[in-house]
Amino acid sequence: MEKTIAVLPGDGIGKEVTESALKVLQAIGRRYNHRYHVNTGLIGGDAIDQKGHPLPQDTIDLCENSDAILLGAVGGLKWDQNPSHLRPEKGLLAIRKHFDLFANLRPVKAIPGIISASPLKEDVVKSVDMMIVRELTGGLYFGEPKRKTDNGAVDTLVYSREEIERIVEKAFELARLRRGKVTSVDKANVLESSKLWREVVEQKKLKYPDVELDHLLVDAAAMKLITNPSMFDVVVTENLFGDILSDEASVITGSLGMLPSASIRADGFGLYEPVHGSAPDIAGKGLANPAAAILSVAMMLKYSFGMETEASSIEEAVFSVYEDGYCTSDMKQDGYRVLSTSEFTEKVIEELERESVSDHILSAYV
Ligand SMILES: NC(=O)c1ccc[n+]([C@@H]2O[C@H](COP(=O)([O-])OP(=O)(O)OC[C@H]3O[C@@H](n4cnc5c(N)ncnc54)[C@H](O)[C@@H]3O)[C@@H](O)[C@H]2O)c1
Ligand SMILES: CC(C)[C@H](C(=O)O)[C@@H](O)C(=O)O
Ligand SMILES: [Mg+2]
Repeated sequence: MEKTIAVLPGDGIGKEVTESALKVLQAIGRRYNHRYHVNTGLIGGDAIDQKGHPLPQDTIDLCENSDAILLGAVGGLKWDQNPSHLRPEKGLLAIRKHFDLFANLRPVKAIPGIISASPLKEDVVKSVDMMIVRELTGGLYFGEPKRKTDNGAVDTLVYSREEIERIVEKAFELARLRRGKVTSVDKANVLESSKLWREVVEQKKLKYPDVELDHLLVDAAAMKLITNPSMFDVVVTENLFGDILSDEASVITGSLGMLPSASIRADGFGLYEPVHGSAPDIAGKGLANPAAAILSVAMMLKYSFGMETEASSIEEAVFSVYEDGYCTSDMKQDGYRVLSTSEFTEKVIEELERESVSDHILSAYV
């Protein structure tokens, strides 16, 4: 199969982890005889510096002409004092909105080979396997009015019924393919938008009698994520709650550097990126954990290209590296050897090549 991918490395460790992700993508291409054509574009701080805009038109064109988008991360101290429209993060919000990428899937799984990296007890985290479904193109991020003056500031939390319906439907559909449970997270004891959210969830539930549903207020959900994370299967929530809860949930794995994500449009077109940011504190030092970016490639193969076997190969290869006793410094544990970003990536590729050799041996016998 041939696919064209728009690659937007962005800023800070975004560049480093994207390089890793692309090496793994090419290794998968070699193993399964696919051709992945990669076209690189600017987004975020670099785009502001070089083109005067966080999401230049030629980057949009590049993405329009691709089968999927792979993104690193944006942001950095250099641009933190810029006016709102010239902030790197604006580029990220704009690309999500432009492509109508309303469904943000953020899987959180305990990593069997390195459970001890979590600061939580092994018994609490060992069977965690949840999918956070975050609404990505509405809510406080985009609502108008939005402005700041010297004496005050306003952000607007607005949702239409339709916007809620489509994300909730996505969550119920995903639950059917998983363990059949949806937890909807809101703040319906205070917010009008959450009252509508809960009403829509209850209405949608009628279409999915086979799916179990519960509701949690976001403050309690934040607590349960740490005390009883294995109670969750699919978690569906609005934009800002999903942003916060997913960083919190990364603690279950041991590091924010472990969480991949997919941001998907109704027709399946998607943007894939790690949940983490540009990490200015470790950028340029070879310390970044590339697992989230590599696993984002796996999500791209699965959700945009239907390449489930290839996606599983990547996931297995990453997990095997931990089982073999290697990790990056964010996951540092007694008994594990700490590798740099590029060394870790090479180990993942070695695993993929090893799996490939055993496939050949196996097929010689079948
Ligand atoms: N999707 C994105 O592009 C995205 C997401 C979050 C934050 N940001 C931006 O990134 C910049 C930094 O934000 P922040 O520091 O709050 O969040 P961050 O996610 O960049 O980093 C938070 C902490 O996690 C660590 N970390 C993150 N990813 C890691 C990885 N792969 N390996 C090892 N450690 C990792 C960092 O070193 C840091 O200590 C800001 O400009 C912010 O707006 C961008
Ligand atoms: C950088 C920022 C705009 C972004 C968000 O809040 O959505 C990030 O935190 C994320 O989780 O992707
Ligand atoms: Mg975030």
